[in-house]
Amino acid sequence: MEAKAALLVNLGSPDSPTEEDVRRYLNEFLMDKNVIDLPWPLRRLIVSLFVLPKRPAQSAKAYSSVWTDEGSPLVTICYRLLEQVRQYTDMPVELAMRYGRPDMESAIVKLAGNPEIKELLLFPLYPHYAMSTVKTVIDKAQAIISDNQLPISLNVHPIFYDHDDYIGALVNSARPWLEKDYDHLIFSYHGVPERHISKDDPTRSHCLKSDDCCHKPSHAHHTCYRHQIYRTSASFVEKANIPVDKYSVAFQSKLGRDKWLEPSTLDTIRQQAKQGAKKLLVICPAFVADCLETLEEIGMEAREEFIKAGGESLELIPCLNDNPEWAKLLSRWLEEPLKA
Ligand SMILES: C=CC1=C(C)c2cc3[nH]c(cc4nc(cc5[nH]c(cc1n2)c(C)c5CCC(=O)O)C(CCC(=O)O)=C4C)c(C)c3C=C
Ligand SMILES: [Fe+2]
Ligand SMILES: [Fe+2]
Repeated sequence: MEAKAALLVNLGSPDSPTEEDVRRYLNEFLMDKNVIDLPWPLRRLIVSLFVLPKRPAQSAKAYSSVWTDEGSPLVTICYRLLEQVRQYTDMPVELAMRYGRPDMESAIVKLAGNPEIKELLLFPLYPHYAMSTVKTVIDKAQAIISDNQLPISLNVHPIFYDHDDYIGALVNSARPWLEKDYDHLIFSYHGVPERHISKDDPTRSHCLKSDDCCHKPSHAHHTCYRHQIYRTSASFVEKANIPVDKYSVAFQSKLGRDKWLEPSTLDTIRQQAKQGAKKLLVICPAFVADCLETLEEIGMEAREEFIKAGGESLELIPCLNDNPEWAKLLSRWLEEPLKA
């Protein structure tokens, strides 16, 4: 039998929370054509004129507020997950980040350096498809294999936003928070520009063409981030027995002037406070590991907004991180990948 290796990939963080390192990281990230999907000269202009002058200082401050002695929470947690996964499988498994370090090229070249390895299973650590997450990881892996003329085939693990075992692990890990007294649960997903969803619509005539498109059957849902996040939320509340009026779905982290998916998490939080909610829970299933966007944007910034708007407490439900049920599930999927 031909031997297989696996590579887990997440988004990545700057090397440190200094303005200089954050600038380098933001430049690499935002110059990716799958993230800011404009022709190179326009992308270069926007990143140089509108992002790099001010954002690195703001983001460095935010990163400093969550940075630990071990480094970036996202990278540290992913390493802990990798250690757990390795306990459950004999396959060679490595971790890489799409931007920054540990980098994808070193990891893929290392795995392919073992002459027994004929197949690389790429596992993007995202439950949902987006061009700015899954597609860019696949594009990068293909380019690395081709540029280095590596003698391995590439297999990509499918997304798993609605898989019963994933939803089960998510509900079980959230249970200690769900068992407490709370008024409302917000599912806060990283947003994307609406244009990204329309661009990826294989039918060219379904996504965002009507308000309820995500609830009508369509082949387009394979690449529709909004459909997939609705499915994750619906499956979660069904399993956790949460009534429809006790939860909302919202989108965070908007950047720039384009139209992004709505409603925004901050608007939803303010609205909840206005309607009298005192105790809010927020869960962020677009992320499998806690990171800047959960710990700072929700755990600090959104919490402050909720209290300012009259709320009493906002609790962030941790991501799956290195939860043993999740680590076991992941190692099972590495050995027996789901069918697309
Ligand atoms: C056009 C901009 C962006 C798109 C589209 C986008 C999509 C997207 N991102 C994640 C996951 C993460 N994003 C993180 C940070 C982050 N994201 C953007 C911009 C876009 N993301 C920026 C500029 C940043 C950096 C921080 C900042 O300056 O605000 C992170 C956290 C990284 C960390 O180090 O902790 C994650 C994770 C998803 C899942 C997604 C689309 C679905
Ligand atoms: Fe992002
Ligand atoms: Fe849709």
